[in-house]
This record gives sequence, C-alpha cells and structure tokens, in this order.
Amino acid sequence: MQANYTLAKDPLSLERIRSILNRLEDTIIFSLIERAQFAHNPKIYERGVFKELEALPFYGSWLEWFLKETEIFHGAPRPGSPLPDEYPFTAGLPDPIIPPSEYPPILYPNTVNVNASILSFYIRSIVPRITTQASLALASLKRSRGINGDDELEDDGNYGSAATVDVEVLQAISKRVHYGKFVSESKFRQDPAVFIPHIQSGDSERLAALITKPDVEHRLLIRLRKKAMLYAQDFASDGEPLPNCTTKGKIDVDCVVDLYESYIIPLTKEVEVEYLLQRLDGMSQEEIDKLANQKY
Ligand SMILES: C=C(O[C@@H]1C=C(C(=O)O)C=C[C@H]1O)C(=O)O
Repeated sequence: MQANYTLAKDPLSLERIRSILNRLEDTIIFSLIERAQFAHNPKIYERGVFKELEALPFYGSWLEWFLKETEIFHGAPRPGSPLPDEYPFTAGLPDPIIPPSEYPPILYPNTVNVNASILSFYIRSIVPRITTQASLALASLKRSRGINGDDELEDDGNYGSAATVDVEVLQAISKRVHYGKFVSESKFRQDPAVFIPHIQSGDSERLAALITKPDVEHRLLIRLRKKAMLYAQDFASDGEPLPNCTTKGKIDVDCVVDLYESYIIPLTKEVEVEYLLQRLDGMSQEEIDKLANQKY
C-alpha cells in the first residue's frame, strides 16, 4: 500500500491525518461487508487443523499462512523499515526481492507494532459476530438437509475466500491503528514541552490524557454508524432501497461501531502513547532541552 504522505505539503497536519483515518473507515466497513458474505469457518483460525500446511512445513493457522505468504509477496516492511504506515503480522520475514523505496523520515525511530492484539481481537470478537447472519442461514440450510454436526454448521468451505478478505480487513485495521504514530508526532510537534516531562517520567496515564480528544471520538462514532447503515443497505431489483424492517442489511452495524469503540480507538491511543514513550530514546539531555524550547 503506497504511502500517501510522501507527496503531501504538510504530512503531519492533524487535519490531513484525520482525513486519512476517515477514508480508512470506508475501507474497513466495505472489507467487513465482504467478509460477512461467508460463514464463520472457525477452523481457518485454529492451528494444527490443516495437516497439508505442516508438510510445507508451516505450523500456524490457515489465516496465519495466508498472512505470511501475502506479506512475503508484498515485500512487507520489517521492524525499522522506512515505510511507517504498514506493519507486518508475520515475524521473521525474508528480505523483500525489491529493496523498499526510500521515504522521508517523518516518524521518530520506534518499535511499536500492535498487530498481535489486532489479530487476536479480530478473530475472537469480530469475525464470529459479523458472520452470524451467514452462519445462521447456512445452519438452517444444512439442518434442512439432515446435516447436524455442530462443527460443520458454521463452515461453508470458503476457506481461501474468507482468509483473503480477512487479510484485507486486518491490513486496513493495522494501517488505521498504526497511523496513531503520525497523530502522536503531530501532537508532539505542536508543543513538545507539554509532553517531554511525562515521557521522561514514563507517565502513560498523563500522556493518554494529553492525546485523548473525546469530541473527535464522539463525532467519529456518529459518522461511522451513519456510514455503516448506508453502506449496508440492501436494494430491490428496481434499485429502490429495501426498508430495514424487511432486511437486516449486509452487515451488523452495531458490530462495526463496537469494533471502533471497544478495539480500534483504544488501540490507536495505545499506539500514540507507546510511540511517545519512545520519542526521546537515544537523545541527550541537551538535545531534549533544545527540543523543549522548539516550535516546529
Ligand atoms: C486519532 C486521534 O487521537 C485519539 C484517537 C482517536 C481515534 O482513534 O479515533 C480520536 C481522537 C483521540 O482521542 C485524534 O486526535 O485524531
């Protein structure tokens, strides 16, 4: 995913960064709508289920294998890579065939990567909920044909399609959450002296309070619900929108809002704080004092 900050006049404008976060809402909602077409297919998230993978050899889940192969093919950056808006889910990736392009060093060097948390909440809390409608329809169809094995009722066999969409959703959520580093750098540069004492004392709570903007979050959740309701709307063959009383729409709107409220926003703020806690690493006290008096 080409970094879209390299050509920007002011890549750290908070307004510009927030517009990118706003646009990523659309990508995430539409990717979730695509995933909701398939049943839960829980076996693709369990390790040791697909013995064919162990012959490769690979000992992760079906989805972890899709993530690994996709990230190798895309030449995903590795820790310390100059491409600061994409982060790998897979550890120990080989060097990309084509060396990564050089990007202007906008972020301070850091090791923050929360993709393990993203993968965990996505598998445990998001996939089961957004695929409920498809899974229930499948279960009803299977029962009508006398198939009752519980582990099969949520399995439509679309393991490749489901995992392909899962990778798209995970990459979009990862980009959105890790854009918190750009937000954090932008806020830090607005007034370094406000942040520096709390970074030096390791006061995560105080830093979290400084970066939290409740009004921005409140407006985001209202906007997100309206977008999800609109994008999920079903239409009749003549193009007339089907009223919500006759159809549930393409996705569970409450689940989309909960994804942001309970997972994406808190994790973005965690990235902002963790990035700030590394913002002075390697600096001398003299450099920090100079920074405290600097206005970008
Ligand atoms: C991303 C920002 O920082 C925080 C995180 C937000 C989010 O994840 O949507 C929104 C506002 C802030 O609490 C911001 O200020 O825009």
